[in-house]
Amino acid sequence: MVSDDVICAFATAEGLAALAVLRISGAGSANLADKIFRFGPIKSELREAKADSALTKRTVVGLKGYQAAYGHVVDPLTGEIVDEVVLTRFKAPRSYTGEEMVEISCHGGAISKMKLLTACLRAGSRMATAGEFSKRAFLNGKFSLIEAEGLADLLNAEAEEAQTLALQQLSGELGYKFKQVRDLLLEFAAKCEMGIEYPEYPEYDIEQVEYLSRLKAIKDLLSDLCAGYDQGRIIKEGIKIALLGAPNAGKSSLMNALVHEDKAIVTNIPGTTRDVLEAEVRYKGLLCQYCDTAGLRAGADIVEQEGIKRSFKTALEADVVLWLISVLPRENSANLATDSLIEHNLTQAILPSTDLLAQFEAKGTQVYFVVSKSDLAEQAEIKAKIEDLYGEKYKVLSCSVLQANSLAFLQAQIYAYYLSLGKGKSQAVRVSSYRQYQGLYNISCIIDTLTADYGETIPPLDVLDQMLQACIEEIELLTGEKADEAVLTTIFSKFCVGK
Ligand SMILES: Nc1nc2c(c(=O)[nH]1)N(C=O)[C@@H](CNc1ccc(C(=O)N[C@@H](CCC(=O)O)C(=O)O)cc1)CN2
Ligand SMILES: Nc1nc2c(ncn2[C@@H]2O[C@H](COP(=O)(O)OP(=O)(O)OP(=O)(O)O)[C@@H](O)[C@H]2O)c(=O)[nH]1
Ligand SMILES: [Mg+2]
Repeated sequence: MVSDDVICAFATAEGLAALAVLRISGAGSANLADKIFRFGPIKSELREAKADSALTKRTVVGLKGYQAAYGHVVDPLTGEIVDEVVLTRFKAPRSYTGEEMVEISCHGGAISKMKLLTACLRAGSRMATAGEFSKRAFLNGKFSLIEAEGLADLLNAEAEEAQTLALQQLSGELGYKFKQVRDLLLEFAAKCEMGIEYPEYPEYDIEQVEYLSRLKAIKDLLSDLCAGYDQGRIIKEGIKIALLGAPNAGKSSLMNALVHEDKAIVTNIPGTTRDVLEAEVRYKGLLCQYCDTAGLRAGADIVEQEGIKRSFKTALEADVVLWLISVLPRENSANLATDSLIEHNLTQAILPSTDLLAQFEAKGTQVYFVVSKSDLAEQAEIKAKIEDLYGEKYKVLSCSVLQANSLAFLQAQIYAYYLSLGKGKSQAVRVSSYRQYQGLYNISCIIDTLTADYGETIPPLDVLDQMLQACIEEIELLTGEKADEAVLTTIFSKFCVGK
């Protein structure tokens, strides 16, 4: 709901700073400011005598848009001088929110800030809720929902890449692509409706070639936008990497080593880890979220079985799976010769089933086989065997927690994978939220249903029109042209108070 009351909040952060900026927005902001703002320096007895009439006549309402003034804030209830400030006037619709606005920058101390806010509230304003300024800006058509999401990301960005992506989104590049999709749909729908309206005029018929090329143009744009989703999401949220493998394969040790933290318990007893443990590290700005999981094996007790269930669940939610394989330490199988030790391990090794690998592939999860503990002599041979088994299709890496360069190599592989996600795709524009992705996906599904039902032949025009209208509705929900209150609330609540 747009409420037209006057709202206020500090746009600057908590804590001590040189200055703090209070924002006031809504019709009547300037009148409200006039209740608390006195132009010019504090009048001394002497100067009061020869009252500066030019100063006393000035009002905030009388200021031009973007004009600033020096003065003091006086509490309307107590008459106390609150602070020495600079005030800026914005005239509707030329302001951030599109409403009449006033900004007051005061000294950054906690008491100054508190007193200024109090004065403002006493003059009749109310505190803004989180994101309320931006929500008003959106409702006044200052930016689309796509840009609003970009703005939220901009404020929350912790990595440089994330900030760059958000700024692009804010500048409207992504919004423009969405608009292109909408325009193509609208044009198509208009054409289709002409055909329905004037069936007797052959010039309004849609020909098959045109039908197919219009459909293709829309689908191409959609897939182009969706293709960038993974990288966009990863830049924002980080890349999720699951460590899987048999008990004792070295998963917990590897995670600890990669995140430089003694996070997970490591012992030589198989079945040490039972819960999924997460730890993060930044590599070249990319947030890597490692998930250590319970070792996979049959015949485990109930607790371990539950842990194993979670291992699979985690793997299926990950972007990258590191599947660890290692030869058991010699002390556990001291009676076996090296050759048979490897054979033994290979038959015992817990390897992903074909079905599981297919699921990873369908989800676009990148799987790496990692022969762990490569400092131990036996591992080179098992690496060769794993390469025989999987090397055609999957990368087989090796690592040892005792060898820093092998860990760096592993981390670099993950980073290279992340970079490869954006290759060959329109670099500038990327869908970055699940909401956007899902909306575009819904549109693709609607179009796919149509081609599934009618193949390459033109469907009855009313069916086509219905389908196009459904797509248009989806895209307008995305851009916010059809604002959905629940969606607005979720998006703007990600903002802080004062934004
Ligand atoms: N003091 C101050 N600095 C700030 C902001 C602010 O609100 N206040 N911003 C807050 O995010 C950012 C800048 N964003 C802004 C966006 C639009 C308008 C604005 O007045 N728009 C008018 C006029 C545009 C024009 O001249 O072309 C408009 O849209 O009509 C101002 C700031 C960062 N710096
Ligand atoms: N030599 C050597 N030993 C390692 C290496 N990584 C792990 N280990 C040892 O292997 C044993 C098992 O390591 P963990 O990290 O607990 O193995 P895990 O895969 O987490 O095992 P579970 O939690 O039981 O599934 C420990 O004794 C580690 O010290 C390595 O790179 N080199
Ligand atoms: Mg473990």
